[in-house]
Amino acid sequence: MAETDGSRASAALLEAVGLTKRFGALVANDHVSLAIRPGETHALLGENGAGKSTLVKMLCGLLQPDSGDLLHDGQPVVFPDPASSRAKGISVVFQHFALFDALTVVENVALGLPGYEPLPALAARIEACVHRYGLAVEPYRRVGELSVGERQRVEIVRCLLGEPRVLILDEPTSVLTPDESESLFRTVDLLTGEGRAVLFISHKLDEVRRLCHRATVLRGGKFIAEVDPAQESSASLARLMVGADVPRTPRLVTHELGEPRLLIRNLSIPGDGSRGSALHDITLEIRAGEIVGVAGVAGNGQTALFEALSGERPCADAEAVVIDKTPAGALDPTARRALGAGFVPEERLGHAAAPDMRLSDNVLLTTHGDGAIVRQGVVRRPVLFACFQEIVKRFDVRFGGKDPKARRLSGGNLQKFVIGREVLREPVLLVVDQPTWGVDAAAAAFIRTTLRAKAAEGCAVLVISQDLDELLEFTDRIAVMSEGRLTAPVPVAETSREAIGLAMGGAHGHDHGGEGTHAA
Ligand SMILES: Nc1ncnc2c1ncn2[C@@H]1O[C@H](COP(=O)(O)OP(=O)(O)OP(=O)(O)O)[C@@H](O)[C@H]1O
Repeated sequence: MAETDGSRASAALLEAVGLTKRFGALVANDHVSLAIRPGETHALLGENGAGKSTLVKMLCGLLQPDSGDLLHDGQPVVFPDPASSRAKGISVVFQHFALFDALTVVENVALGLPGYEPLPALAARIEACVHRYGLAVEPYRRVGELSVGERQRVEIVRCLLGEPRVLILDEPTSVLTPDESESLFRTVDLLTGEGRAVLFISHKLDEVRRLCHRATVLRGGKFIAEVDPAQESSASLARLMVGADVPRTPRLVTHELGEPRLLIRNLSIPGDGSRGSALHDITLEIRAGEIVGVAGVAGNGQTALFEALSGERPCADAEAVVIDKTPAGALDPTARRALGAGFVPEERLGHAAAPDMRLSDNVLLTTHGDGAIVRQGVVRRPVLFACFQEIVKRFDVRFGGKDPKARRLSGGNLQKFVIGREVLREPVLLVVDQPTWGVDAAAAAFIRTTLRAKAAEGCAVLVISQDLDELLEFTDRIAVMSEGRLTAPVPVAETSREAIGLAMGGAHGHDHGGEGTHAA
């Protein structure tokens, strides 16, 4: 973990000096400098849209700077493509993994390596790497069967086989359980102990303070400061990022609960034969005014649950999902929306938003059933545009230009847009998968506060999240999903991080307390 060590003042392995990158009129990086030294874990911090991904893309050859220099071991260098940066020992693990589900781990790793290497020899190298860095990866497992944490480890192994000198991790812990995060931190410490450097992008300031030796803070595309995070508080780091104090999610306010808005009764869905567990006998009630969290390691049926609720996977039993007193199990997403339900899927680009459609047209994706926006089959563009502007204003969605394509937005800003689009429809039921994935601290607090306000107005909210701290912070009851089963929800005040963590690991509700469990 982080320690103060004078030797870290050594020459940089990789240095950005005054990098500038423009997208049209928007200056995404404005004379940004960053020095990554051997043996250090270096955090890259900044609120959504601050320019972190743009900088990383220039460091790894995916984007070319308009001006400024890159230095490698003190020497000027140009990375015209990712292969040239990899050749200099710079490797990136992105948030979205590039793995083929149908192939095994070793086959996936082979695809990413230059030249041919017999699979048994490669598997032996993977085993050695896994052993050396404590990574728990089995070379002959099919990737489709792996959890997100395991997939991430496959990506890390793939990078490490190239003996990188700088490993860039883009929000690595946002999809990990607490135990998996701890294990990743141990791996990071081993890597830096060998003199390699890790560039660590995260919105979780507590872990940055524990893990990182140095942090570079960006704001609005500009370099703001390089600090020792151990000497800072989470509040002071957030202040550097935002330029003002960051509000916290208000404490839970108890209020009267109303009618059940969502009833799930003995919902079972057969597996589809590939990734994603089936659902086994899920039962849950959420009443107007409450927020129920579903915790669990990704890949335990959360996607199937989301799809069963949204109508993307309708079931034969109409009574298995009841929305606001109407049996909805057999209805499609549009019909469920017409009952007052809103859905925010995990994957913002490609599922929640169409990447190549303008943001205003993306509003239509979930509002086309709204008579004010589409009347007699005709889109009323002024009303649609006003709705789009309202989302942007209320949810502080920042971007360059007037109405860009969704793919032009930074991850966190697109997330704010997608949440805003659903919340402004005034739903009676909101089902949200990973509400704050990739969202900075201030925006995350805003999203949680908004969801709490919705609940206070009488909406029922179901939040699926791997972020336990988030669920403990703002939900009323928490259930745990494991192998397609859901434990009975327990009031937040009556459970603990440890009990939930245990249930997430597969100890279905044994230590979870509450009114019994539906788990086996
Ligand atoms: N290809 C592009 N075309 C136009 N604008 C872009 C493009 N890529 C990024 N931007 C803009 O550049 C700015 C910086 O985006 P970037 O993705 O670097 O931010 P970030 O700090 O990584 O944010 P987040 O934490 O949300 O991922 C944003 O305003 C974004 O909309």
